[in-house]
Amino acid sequence: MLEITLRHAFPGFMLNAAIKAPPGVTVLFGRSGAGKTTIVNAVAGLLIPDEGRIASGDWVLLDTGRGIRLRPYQRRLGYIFQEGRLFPHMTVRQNLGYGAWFAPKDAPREKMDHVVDMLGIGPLLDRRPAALSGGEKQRVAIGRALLSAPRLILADEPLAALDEERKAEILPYFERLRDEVSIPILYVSHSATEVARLATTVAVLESGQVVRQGQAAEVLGDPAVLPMGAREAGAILTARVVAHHSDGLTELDAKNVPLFLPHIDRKPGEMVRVRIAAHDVMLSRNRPEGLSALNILPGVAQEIHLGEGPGAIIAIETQAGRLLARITRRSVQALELVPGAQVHAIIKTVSVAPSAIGGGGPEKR
Ligand SMILES: Nc1ncnc2c1ncn2[C@@H]1O[C@H](COP(=O)(O)OP(=O)(O)OP(=O)(O)O)[C@@H](O)[C@H]1O
Repeated sequence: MLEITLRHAFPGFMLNAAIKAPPGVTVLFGRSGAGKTTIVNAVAGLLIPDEGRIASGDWVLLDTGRGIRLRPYQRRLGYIFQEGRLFPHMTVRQNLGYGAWFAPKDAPREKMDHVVDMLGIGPLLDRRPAALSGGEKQRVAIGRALLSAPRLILADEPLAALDEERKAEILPYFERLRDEVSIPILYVSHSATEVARLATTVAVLESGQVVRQGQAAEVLGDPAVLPMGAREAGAILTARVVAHHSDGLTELDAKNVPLFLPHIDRKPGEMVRVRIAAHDVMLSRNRPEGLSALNILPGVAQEIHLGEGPGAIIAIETQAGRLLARITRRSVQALELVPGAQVHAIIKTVSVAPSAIGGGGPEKR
């Protein structure tokens, strides 16, 4: 477990954060100016904080109290930046080899063949970066980071420069990285989809402080946090693919609750994570009859978070997992919703976008 404790003052800004990053992807999530890059820079060794300790067991990168400050090149980190930052004059193969060049000779390392295979970059090995798409460059950058035998991977908004199509192309590779490689990954993001798809752990930052951290499903399902604001709120369900039906629907099993979604490209038996946006969930006190929606989940209302505007976010505990619903305050009153109230959550099948569905993630471990 990587443990990070930092205190650092800039004029008008104070970072005072403690983050625990277990194996998997730990997403640093927060608005612009919350302090994410400052934390990444401190971990990378590009910023020496006023006070701090960054360590994983007996591997200590920084301990200001003991005067330990490893230099950036001593830290054994793999970086994946927004833009791939590949060397333009080198082929893909040479770029990949460059990562391995700096790895200590005795370090346990990923095999080139395995990395090339995992990232699907075999056909690109003899090309130079100018002949790669943005998504391909990013896959090579992931490979180069992995082949440097890092003890930690830092990914600072690695998808931010890509369009939606390219993001969708790269996300599965980050999922594989999370699920197949045992290196902790510290991942900075603004995007709700990325957090929902990738995060094992989420640390939410606000004005230099960690206001909430924990397992992704817990943090994203907490209506008191809503780091993206109420409009972007959504919870994560984990489910197994059961079958693809001839009418274009895929049937999932979420803890013995059937869920129907538009066709998803995963094999029966595979685990998936599904982000259910709060605005796609309606609530009813009685079990609705004669409704076209296929997904009707009985549950119990938990926290009720009233916004400043007309909206409210309700957390509902269902057998399939925790859901969030965004409804009006007026509906909260009309339904007489209070914590403990029995409700039915209605998820409109077609509204779940393919980008909201990702590989199984940490539950598979
Ligand atoms: N070198 C510096 N000198 C003074 N202030 C700084 C410096 N670097 C960052 N800051 C301030 O610290 C705060 C946190 O910045 P930081 O870049 O960590 O935020 P962020 O969460 O990464 O934002 P973004 O998502 O926009 O990249 C901001 O108010 C920023 O202006």
